[in-house]
Amino acid sequence: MRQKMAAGNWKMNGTSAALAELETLIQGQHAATSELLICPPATLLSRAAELAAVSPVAIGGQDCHAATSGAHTGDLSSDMLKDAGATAVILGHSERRADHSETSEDVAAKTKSAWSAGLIAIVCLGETLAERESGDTLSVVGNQLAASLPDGATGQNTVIAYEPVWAIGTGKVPSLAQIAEVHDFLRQALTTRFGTEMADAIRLLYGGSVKPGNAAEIFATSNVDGALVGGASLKAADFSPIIAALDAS
Ligand SMILES: O=C[C@H](O)COP(=O)(O)O
Repeated sequence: MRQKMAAGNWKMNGTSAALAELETLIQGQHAATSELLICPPATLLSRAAELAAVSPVAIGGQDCHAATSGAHTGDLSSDMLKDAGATAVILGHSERRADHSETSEDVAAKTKSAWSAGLIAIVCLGETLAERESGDTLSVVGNQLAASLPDGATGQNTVIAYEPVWAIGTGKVPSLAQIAEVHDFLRQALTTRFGTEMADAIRLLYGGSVKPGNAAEIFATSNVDGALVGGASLKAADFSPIIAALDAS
């Protein structure tokens, strides 16, 4: 049985004042049954981890370098994230793939680094609107999955997040049938590669304009084990009802 997961990606949002939202979130989540994760900007990681210690909320990074250390100005290694209190890291987000030209091969190398540091790798996949409209969604996400995920993935070290690029921050959400089609396809692809037992242990999150008003129906969709939430994770008042919907699903 896969534990549900609600992950919040704050992206490049939040200075010290935003930690008050994390405190509010933590105070309301002592009975949560889902696994909860907040990925703040790196500048807040240590303080967020201190606030969230001995709470149901874990803290994660938004990216890491593939190397352990070295001359990579501005980058962070997986060991540094772990040292700052992270237990997970988002990798291969479409914004990183677009803004930093990250390839799936880069993502695979980062994933190995995350695993070696003992972090859960949340590996993101998703098609653009043009790819959706040309009927290429399944081949695109299938290729991304194959190339971004190294051998050695388990339910303990890996979470997959399906995030259609056109649904991120737009208020547009795929139909439930479209979400189910991709999630069922991903589960099957994992089964073919890793076998039924391992594939059944790896959680599949949906991401892209998840809000309190649509969370319950998304969480009732086939093979959706939770969500990777952007904008609605910035305010405890928005994220808390999403968590409640997940707990109830
Ligand atoms: O990582 C989160 C996703 O990009 C979703 O962002 P969003 O909920 O603001 O659409």
